[in-house]
Amino acid sequence: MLDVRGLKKVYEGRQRQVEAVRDLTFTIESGDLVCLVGPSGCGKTTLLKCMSGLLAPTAGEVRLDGVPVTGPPPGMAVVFQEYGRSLFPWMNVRDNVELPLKQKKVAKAERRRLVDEALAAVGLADAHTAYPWQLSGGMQQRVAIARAVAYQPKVLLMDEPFAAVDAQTRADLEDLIRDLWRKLGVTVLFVTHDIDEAVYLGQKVIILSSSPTVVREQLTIDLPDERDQLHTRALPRFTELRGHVYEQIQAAKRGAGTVDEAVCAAEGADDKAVVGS
Ligand SMILES: Nc1ncnc2c1ncn2[C@@H]1O[C@H](COP(=O)(O)OP(=O)(O)OP(=O)(O)O)[C@@H](O)[C@H]1O
Repeated sequence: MLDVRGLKKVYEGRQRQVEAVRDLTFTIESGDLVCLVGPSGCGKTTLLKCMSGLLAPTAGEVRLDGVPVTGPPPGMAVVFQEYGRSLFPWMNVRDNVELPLKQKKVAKAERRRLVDEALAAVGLADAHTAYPWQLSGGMQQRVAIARAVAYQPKVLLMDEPFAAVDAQTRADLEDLIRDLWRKLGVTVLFVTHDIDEAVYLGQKVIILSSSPTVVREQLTIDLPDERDQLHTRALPRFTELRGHVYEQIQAAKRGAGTVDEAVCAAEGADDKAVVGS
């Protein structure tokens, strides 16, 4: 459904060039919940901006249902890390959530239903008339999630959406995302620097190398579909998976190659493509 092919992004400054993303290729199937992790500064945000059509890649392309993404595509919603800047402070919660639906020209009665449902789903049924600045950080992020959900996207991209909320709220929001994903059947790409969060949330984890970035490994998370904070995180398999991701990220930081790369190098093969299991 979402295809990233040979994506490269070089930021051109007056003084210097930064090659943020070198060569990224991967596919996200319809209905997948995929987490993306990588060392700090490896280009996760850059990748997401390219995928959502907010930034033009230097080379390569992103396709959504076979159609090249050249601007923000209809059917895609993005939740950013900085909830403080993603809500309009002069609009109350209801109006913030409703705005994209007006732009989508959804009829008034249907808008009302979608906003009510989305706010109830994120536990904010009582906060319709509050303004963002009257809410806690976790509540503001819930509003941003409600706005994305009410839009009924086919694809939801999330860029470290819980980085600025406390641990307890974060755990609640993680469960909320899995709940919404299961109920709505939406395709989710979730960027995080938190390894535990990636393993807990994802059906698949894509591990990126250090900048300039390539895909280091695509790991299937073979944990049961029913997950909860207490039991899933206590499973021996959870510990194994998180240990594996941790090792991969440490190796990425050191700039070490994968086992596959070592085999390629030994065989004299092209050392550019790096894909794991
Ligand atoms: N607008 C810009 N102009 C120039 N360089 C940029 C710009 N935005 C990002 N970069 C550089 O591109 C690289 C990747 O940045 P990006 O923010 O995409 O990484 P990230 O993985 O999201 O980082 P973090 O994990 O710290 O949030 C970094 O070296 C960064 O300095």
